[in-house]
Amino acid sequence: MAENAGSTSRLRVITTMLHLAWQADRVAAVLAFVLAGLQAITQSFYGLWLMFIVDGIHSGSPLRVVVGAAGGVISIAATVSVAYGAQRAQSRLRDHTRYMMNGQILNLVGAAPTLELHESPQHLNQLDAFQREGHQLSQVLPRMVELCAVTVQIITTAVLMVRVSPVLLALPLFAVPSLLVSFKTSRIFRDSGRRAAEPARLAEHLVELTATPGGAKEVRLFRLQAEMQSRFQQAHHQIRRFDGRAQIQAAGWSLAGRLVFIAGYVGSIAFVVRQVTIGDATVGEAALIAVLAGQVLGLVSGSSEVLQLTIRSLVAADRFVSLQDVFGRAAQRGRSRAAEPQRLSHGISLRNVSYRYDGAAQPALEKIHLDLPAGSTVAVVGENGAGKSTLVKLLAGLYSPTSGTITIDGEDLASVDLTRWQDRVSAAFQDHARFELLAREAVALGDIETLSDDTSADLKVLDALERAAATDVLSALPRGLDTQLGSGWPAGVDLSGGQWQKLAISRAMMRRSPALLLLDEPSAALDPETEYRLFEAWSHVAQDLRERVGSITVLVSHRLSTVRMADSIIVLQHGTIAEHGSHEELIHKNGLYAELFHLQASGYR
Ligand SMILES: Nc1ncnc2c1ncn2[C@@H]1O[C@H](COP(=O)(O)OP(=O)(O)OP(=O)(O)O)[C@@H](O)[C@H]1O
Repeated sequence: MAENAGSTSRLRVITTMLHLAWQADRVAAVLAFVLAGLQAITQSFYGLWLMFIVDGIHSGSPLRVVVGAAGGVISIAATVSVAYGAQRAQSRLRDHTRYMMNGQILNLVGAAPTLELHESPQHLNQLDAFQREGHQLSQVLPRMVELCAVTVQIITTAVLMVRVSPVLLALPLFAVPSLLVSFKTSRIFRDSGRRAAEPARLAEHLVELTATPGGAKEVRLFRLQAEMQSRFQQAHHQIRRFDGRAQIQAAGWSLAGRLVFIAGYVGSIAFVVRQVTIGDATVGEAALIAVLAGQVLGLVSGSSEVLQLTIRSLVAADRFVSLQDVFGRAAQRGRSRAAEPQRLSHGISLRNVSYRYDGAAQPALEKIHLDLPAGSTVAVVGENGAGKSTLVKLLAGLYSPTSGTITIDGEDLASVDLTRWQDRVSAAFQDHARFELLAREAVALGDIETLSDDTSADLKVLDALERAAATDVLSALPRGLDTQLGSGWPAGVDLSGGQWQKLAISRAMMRRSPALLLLDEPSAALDPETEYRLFEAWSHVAQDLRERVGSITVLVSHRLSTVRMADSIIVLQHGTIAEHGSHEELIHKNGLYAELFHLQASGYR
């Protein structure tokens, strides 16, 4: 079920990011690295030109002075112009790769055929951290470019230092502890980020509850403002505590690393001064070393900083690559297997099917043994939490059974191409999506190909509205099918809960030949009369579908007056089938269904 979104090898993360940069914008990728490298080289040459000038003055050679001055001017001019180009290339590369990464995640998350990853707290945290670390992620490539520039500068500086004395090469060794500390501190920040992911998600959820219309109603009515505020503060306090602790630990380690370098720096300056006094180095070389040693100091603090930031951004990139892996594997699971049957001849069978949610103590469904014959209409009833929606999602291939098998005309659903099976399923859910698009689009999404067909789209949408007994929604829309839905958009209109639900049912009616139609309490917000009209309208089409493709309709409803129209009724209780039969059979049996039916009937008297 839940797979581990663990860490990937750093080398793979780096190569993935470089590949992504190449795909996103080749020109900017090449320019960013080349220009940053050039900038590093031109900067390192400042000391060399100074050496020419000082030695020229000291030895009375105007030519050396002129060469030094000209070189210095050219170096500065080149640094400034190259820096501008490098910055532009980096920001273009950053934007393009960021869009590409978001697009890839959207694609992968949407392509996973089951919902298990979406509901696993571990992966929710990973997805959430991916969103929150947007800034870090956008910095991955600029950091890598910067690191590359720092490396070039270190090499150039080392070459110039060797020119004076190889002993000076020991100076960068004193920087090693500083660099090692970078790895340690990045680990500290990564761990703290992981610990903070859950309270951060809670804090965002609380803000969303208070700010969105759905939650805001209850927050006001039940006077929950103070409670929300206090829980938000607690979550934030926790995040700050994790972060504060990480900052203090990281600062301690960094300070220790820098003290070691400062000792080496003081030592090398003393060494060069001694070389000049004994005549083993020129005054110009002393000036060169003074500049280079200063640069090394900047380079070391800079490079450890850059390394830390690079590692931090690579942690975000690691999450991206792990998510890519996990969702990619999930998407793959649904593909390249047996094709789903085009026409149902026998139907769907469940054998010993159990399903337990990740981390749940009890299974939501246990040992379900059931046959849904082709062409039948099956109603599922039962108290809240009995397992009705879980059964519906198993049939749609949105969950895979924890044990047992589901077969479609004898073919195990586990070996059927899930995405293609889902192409043959249509569904309307109680917790349906509210697509804030044009009304036409909100319905046509039920059969996405309709949207690309300008000539027949409206006819198909109107037909779906008709079959969903939802044409009255259209008459309430000021621009008909061209009305923008959602009051948050210019000229957008909001709909009532029942009207949104009717559009969701219309969406489910867009597919003309579904093998399986799932209606999971789609009419909970509708009045009984509308619900009755909906099923009456559907039963006309069902007859035709039954003959053409052997479609099965599964209806979950608490309204037993509607349910009685089904060919058979399944009564679920605590995740098992308590009763199964036609309305008449179940009434005759005088069990749980009969009791519920009489109870509801007396309520309407
Ligand atoms: N995502 C989930 N994670 C963990 N447990 C879940 C999840 N969804 C449902 N459950 C649990 O599984 C059991 C069955 O839930 P299900 O939604 O299938 O019931 P239902 O019969 O459709 O209920 P209702 O009539 O309230 O819609 C319940 O005990 C519920 O708490």
